[in-house]
Amino acid sequence: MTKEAQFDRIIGIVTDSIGIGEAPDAAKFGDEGADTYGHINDFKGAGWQLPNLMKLGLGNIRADNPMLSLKPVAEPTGAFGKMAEISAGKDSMDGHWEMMGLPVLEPLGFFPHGFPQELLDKITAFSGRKCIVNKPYSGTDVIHDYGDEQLATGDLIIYTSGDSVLQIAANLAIIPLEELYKICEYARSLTRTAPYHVGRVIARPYTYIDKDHFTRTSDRHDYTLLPDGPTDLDRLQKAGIATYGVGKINDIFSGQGLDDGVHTVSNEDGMNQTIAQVKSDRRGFIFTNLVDFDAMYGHRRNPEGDAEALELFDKQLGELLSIMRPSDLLMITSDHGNDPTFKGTDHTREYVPLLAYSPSLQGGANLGIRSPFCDFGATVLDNFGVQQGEYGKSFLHELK
Ligand SMILES: O=P(O)(O)O[C@H]1O[C@H](CO)[C@@H](O)[C@H]1O
Ligand SMILES: [Mn+2]
Ligand SMILES: [Mn+2]
Repeated sequence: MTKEAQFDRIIGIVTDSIGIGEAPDAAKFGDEGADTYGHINDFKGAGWQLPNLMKLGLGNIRADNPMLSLKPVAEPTGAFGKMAEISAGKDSMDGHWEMMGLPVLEPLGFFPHGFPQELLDKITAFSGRKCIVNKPYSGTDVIHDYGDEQLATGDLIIYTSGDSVLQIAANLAIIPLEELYKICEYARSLTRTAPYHVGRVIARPYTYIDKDHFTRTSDRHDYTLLPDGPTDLDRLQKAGIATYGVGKINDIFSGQGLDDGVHTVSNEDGMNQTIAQVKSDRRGFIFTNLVDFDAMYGHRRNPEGDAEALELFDKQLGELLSIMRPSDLLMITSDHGNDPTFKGTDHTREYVPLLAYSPSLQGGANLGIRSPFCDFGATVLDNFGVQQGEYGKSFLHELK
């Protein structure tokens, strides 16, 4: 370390998929008009409030194009702004890696018509199981439509989406979790490089009664690529700053650059785990991903569910704010949009919100529009006096 850290601890929270309006390049993705926060607010109507987020300055981010009732406040206690992504894709890996200084500039492999038969044949030879479906699908619809067939045949349900993902859904009574993980690891080993270069292989276990009664379990596992260069997590780790991942963070970075962490079963659990860390003596960087917004509501196009999840997050945020010390900095952002009122079931290319708060700051700094997302990680590095990589500009000195 080259200087004394301004904050002992930085807590970074990613509200997975909660965007704040179409990004400048939304048209390239067919996502003009997407607005996760704004449209959830429209759906809930004029009385809807998220008191703790609003106090920090959530509404102030959109002072130029105010949301229905998530309005700017006169004296926000946090710094506020929004960020635009430069990565070629709009998936979680793109968003998180870019936040940590490594934009994914080469588009990853994308299979809108399904994966080549050759790949499926290898998976079948390895697993002894036939592969069915093999096209873009909603992960709950695919179980509804093919769960009975899997129950009868033991075939593997393979599907993809608008992202660079190969997902394998498995009824746990037919394909035990260990077997599913092994098959996914094998699929991962086949798809790291061209011609596949798939961003993520995702194990999707579920329990099944019938096509209208099934539950996807929290044993979901994401197998990403190894970051192809150092991320800010590696830079922190190398400098001796502790790094801790909560929720999906460890999966997203394949564990690289993370000292330690914890898997979670829900957003609520993720916030409780974060709060427990903040109550402890831990120092360094705590990095939390809250995935329910995305997996349970955004892709399901369920604005009511998303709204309730935001209300719960806001409530738990209140608890977190109340226990933070003057030497803590909290930064809240998202990795991409997933407007639950938009067409289709995919992520949406949006700005992501940026809020920063510490009890030792006066608040009210307008951080404006930041791009790329790398400014987030650059700020963490700057705080701990760690030299940054090629991308990103710290906003540490803009906090007041
Ligand atoms: O529809 P489900 O299975 O939730 O899958 C979604 O989750 C993936 C990862 O976010 C996305 O690419 C999309 O396919
Ligand atoms: Mn995501
Ligand atoms: Mn998603």
